Amino acid sequence: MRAAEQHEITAGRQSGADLMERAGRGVVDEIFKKWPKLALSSGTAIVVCGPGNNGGDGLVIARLLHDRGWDVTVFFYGDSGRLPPDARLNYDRWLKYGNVRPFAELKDFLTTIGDHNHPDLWIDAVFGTGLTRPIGGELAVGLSALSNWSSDLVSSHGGYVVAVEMPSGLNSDTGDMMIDRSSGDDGSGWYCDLAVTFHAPKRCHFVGQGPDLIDDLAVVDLGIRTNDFDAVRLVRPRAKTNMTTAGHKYTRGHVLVLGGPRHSTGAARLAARAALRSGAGLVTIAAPRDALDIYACHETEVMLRPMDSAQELQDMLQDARFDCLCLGPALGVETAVALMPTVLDADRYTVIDADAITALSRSTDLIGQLHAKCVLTPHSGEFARLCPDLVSEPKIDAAEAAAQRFGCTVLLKGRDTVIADPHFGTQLCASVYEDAAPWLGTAGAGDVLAGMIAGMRDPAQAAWVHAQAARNFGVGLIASDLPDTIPAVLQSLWAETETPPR
Ligand SMILES: NC(=O)C1=CN([C@@H]2O[C@H](COP(=O)(O)OP(=O)(O)OC[C@H]3O[C@@H](n4cnc5c(N)ncnc54)[C@H](O)[C@@H]3O)[C@@H](O)[C@H]2O)[C@@H](O)CC1
Ligand SMILES: [K+]
Repeated sequence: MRAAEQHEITAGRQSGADLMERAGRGVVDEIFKKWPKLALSSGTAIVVCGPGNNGGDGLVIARLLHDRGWDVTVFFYGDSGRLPPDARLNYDRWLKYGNVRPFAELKDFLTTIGDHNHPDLWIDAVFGTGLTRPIGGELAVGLSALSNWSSDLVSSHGGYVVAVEMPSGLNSDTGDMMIDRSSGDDGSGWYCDLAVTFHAPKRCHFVGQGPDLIDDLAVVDLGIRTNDFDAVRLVRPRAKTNMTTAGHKYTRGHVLVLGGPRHSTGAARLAARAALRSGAGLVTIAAPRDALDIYACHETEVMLRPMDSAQELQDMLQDARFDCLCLGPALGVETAVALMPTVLDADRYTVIDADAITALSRSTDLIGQLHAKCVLTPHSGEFARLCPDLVSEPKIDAAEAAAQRFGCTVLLKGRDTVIADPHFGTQLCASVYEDAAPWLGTAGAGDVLAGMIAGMRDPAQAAWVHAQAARNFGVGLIASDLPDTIPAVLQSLWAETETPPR
């Protein structure tokens, strides 16, 4: 972001002061957009400003609210003599309107606010993207007091907490709160009703503690004409199809799902149905002979093949029309260990999920066989077994490092699913804010996703459609609802972009 701002300033299109003015104005506009009743009369606001440009934004907000007749109290943490130039400019401008109270007075000030003069808004403009070290000392104590008090404000009086960029203390890259625990704060972070960020969302808005601390997110366009500096690339849904009017079922791909034993057939069946619903022309489940009757009872469109050994699988794969393999869901780890050398040797598009990931984590030989057409789809527990040295890394970095290490796509699941492709970069599919779908955390949802990736051959799009299908269904969803919810999502994408299959 700083680079984006510098780019804009260097190109002479906007000064730093212009950008700060737009940022502050954008926050005020977003506040009144979200809570129109606040625009109807003049309220009271506390603006807490820090020692950098985030504080400068706060001072712009204070002035603009004051211009609208609001009663504004500004607290300031830091040394005004060391403010960066644009923040200093706005500090001096604010002094023509009101005074600035030292941050050290904040805690006592909070105790003096009675039930009848509580503020309608408090603005957190202490730290933004420039936080470089954990917050400690009087700052942590003061911010904790403010946080406790503002939660009371929200619950008892209906006021609102607005964070400029992000709640202060949140590391903009990792989404972790940077609080020095020796200050006595538990590090759980400071909540806001609305975070207003600039130009583009930052990673912290989607990963780590960010979505737990931010109730709603707004992005203000600062008129910066570049996307090169976006901190995070969100998956953009698009109407993608492997269907052409000249094609037939084989041109749409034949997915071979490796199915589990008699007592655990459901996971492979979910994956198989999802692959068909997401665009595969044909889907076959290869499974132990003694389990085929169970598969047969449940499946109509999915074909079945007996497969009790790696040799049988190898024979089957002589047929080049099996252009995609999907394995792992309830396969059994030992079976996965036995089959994976053949699977990887086949050099097909291969979705490796669940037990197959656990099998990988037990064998460096198998890891050495991974190739560029593999897609690994671990959840956090499987990832920890696969890459124990990366678990302490921020999620996006960890997925990227694993993708580089294995030379293939790694889709690290969660509310914030990261899709790291060593060649095409990293995308994030975050089910947060208005895109939240917490009911997607249900048994078998991952099996469906594995099948969708096999059907679509595009892990990022599959992740988005998977989440959207869950959103469309709503609460009460179970995994077997998902495959049949996929068509409506795909159809709406085609309708939106007006690109039917050709
Ligand atoms: N870069 C841009 O394009 C724009 C940035 N703007 C604002 O500028 C912000 C970034 O400004 P800055 O880079 O000045 O960063 P911040 O304002 O986030 O904070 C930097 C200051 O905090 C101090 N600091 C860092 N960690 C600390 C700690 N643990 N305890 C005490 N002090 C600490 C630093 O020494 C520095 O003085 C953005 O978040 C945004 O609010 C906006 O004005 C709009 C344009
Ligand atoms: K902030």
